[in-house]
Amino acid sequence: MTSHIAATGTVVKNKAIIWTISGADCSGGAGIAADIKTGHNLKVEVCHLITANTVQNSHQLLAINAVDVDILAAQAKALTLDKPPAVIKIGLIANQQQLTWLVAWLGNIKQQFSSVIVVYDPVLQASVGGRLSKLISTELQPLLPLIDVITPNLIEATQLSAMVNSPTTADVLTLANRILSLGVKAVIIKGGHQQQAANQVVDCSDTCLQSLTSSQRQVYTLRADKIATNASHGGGCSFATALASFLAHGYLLRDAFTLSKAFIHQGLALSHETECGTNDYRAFEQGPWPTQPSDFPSVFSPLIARHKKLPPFPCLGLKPSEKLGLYPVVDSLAWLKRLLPLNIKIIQLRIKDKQGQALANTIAQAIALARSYQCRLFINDHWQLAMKYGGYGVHLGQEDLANANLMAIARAGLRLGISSHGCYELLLAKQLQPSYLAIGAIFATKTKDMTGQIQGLANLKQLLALAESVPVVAIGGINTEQRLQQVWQTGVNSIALVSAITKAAQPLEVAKKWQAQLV
Ligand SMILES: Cc1ncc(COP(=O)(O)OP(=O)(O)O)c(N)n1
Ligand SMILES: Cc1nc(C(=O)O)sc1CCOP(=O)(O)O
Ligand SMILES: [Mg+2]
Repeated sequence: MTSHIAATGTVVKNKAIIWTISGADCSGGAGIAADIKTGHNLKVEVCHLITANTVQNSHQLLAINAVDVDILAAQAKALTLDKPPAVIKIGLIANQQQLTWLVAWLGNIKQQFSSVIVVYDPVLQASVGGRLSKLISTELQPLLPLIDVITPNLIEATQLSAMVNSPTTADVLTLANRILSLGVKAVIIKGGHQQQAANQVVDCSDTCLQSLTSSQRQVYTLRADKIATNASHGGGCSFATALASFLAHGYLLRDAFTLSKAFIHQGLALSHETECGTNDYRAFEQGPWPTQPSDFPSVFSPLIARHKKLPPFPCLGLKPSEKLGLYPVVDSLAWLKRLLPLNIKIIQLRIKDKQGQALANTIAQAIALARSYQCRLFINDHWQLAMKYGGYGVHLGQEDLANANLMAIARAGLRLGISSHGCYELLLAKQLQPSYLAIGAIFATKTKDMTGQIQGLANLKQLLALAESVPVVAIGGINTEQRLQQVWQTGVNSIALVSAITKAAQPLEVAKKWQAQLV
């Protein structure tokens, strides 16, 4: 969402704009119809350039009818300055002329609007049967370096990867790596086409491989139970358009991927509920912005796989509906000595500038001091020292998790708080059953570089719903009373503050006053 100042002086929010360049399906299930419905439900404005006027029903594809490339060029020209896209979603490319135009035009548009993101759903085959495009996968090669995210299903991924290597069976990650070597920045391989026998639960995993630098690639794998339904026509188009919509709203790829999978799960579950007993292939059911935890996938990662037997971390010992309130995050014993007498319920020692014996001594003293005040002290990062000195809890970030012995922390009876920045990280952290989940950064902050990870209040509310019964701590840029109130009203359990206290002219007065407001 972008904004501009209107003549009246008020800030006007503009809806994010996506373009879809795809075919029309007269049966209303797939293509442009799916794209418009999805974009509308996910609160973006959709401009559509139709590549083909297909004739199809729920049983077969009868004709393609490619649109003249001059019409596409004229539409693109008319819209470029009038409604510039945040994201362009490409679906059906009907023939070689369209492909040639698209390659040249995308090259120009990417120069003109450097932030534009291109999502490509490589529909070559119609789900009702028959070829939708005259193109064969090798002809797509010049297009691929212009694509930010490509969203093939397993069959399409195998066809695309055959450009790099012989089409032998390969695991999903090998396919994804081959596709990235064709020049796209990220690939999401959808696993939903696996066959399902009656009454059998089939795991539907989608894998995203993103190229971060020339030598670094990041994998995200999301799992859900496959839902058996006939109402899936246009599900692939809807997934790619959902991804385009969430990217247009500014979500990171991992979060846009997670939200899109939830959107598809929700739609399939909706149609399942309204299944009318016929075997007809029907349009994918479009739901609203996904918010229900049951629609969200589970995260699969090596970390999660290593921790299948991890017990839940101990809870925080709160009475029903009791809240922790103010959560100061400080970097010295001196700060603990000043703040602990205020009767706060939780505090964190976050030391970044000490090591060796000095660090160990400080942590040992901090643990003893907090215990004498019966305050819940979380030690940031240094989990071995927290365990050694019998601490109450440990706070770890997502990067810290990889190097921590979570089983040892749990067995030692320490509580665990985990940072999260967006729904992917929140779902991952939640699967580890921590004592609390931190969500940040709510606002921009000077205390730590959180570029690209600012959540805002609306996203905080969504994430809070996903946390379900796990207590949530909000952190980041909460440095005015107005922000404190806005965050508190979302229903979080606690608010963590660094600079609002440590950089205040009168820190104890601020801590007392703000603590009194968080009840
Ligand atoms: C309550 C709370 N939330 C988040 C953080 C950040 O932890 P992490 O991501 O590990 O970053 P560092 O604090 O180690 O820089 C936190 N400390 N506390
Ligand atoms: C340490 C830290 N972690 C964050 C996260 O989002 O994980 S934001 C943050 C800085 C919080 O400092 P302040 O209250 O001064 O903005
Ligand atoms: Mg850390």
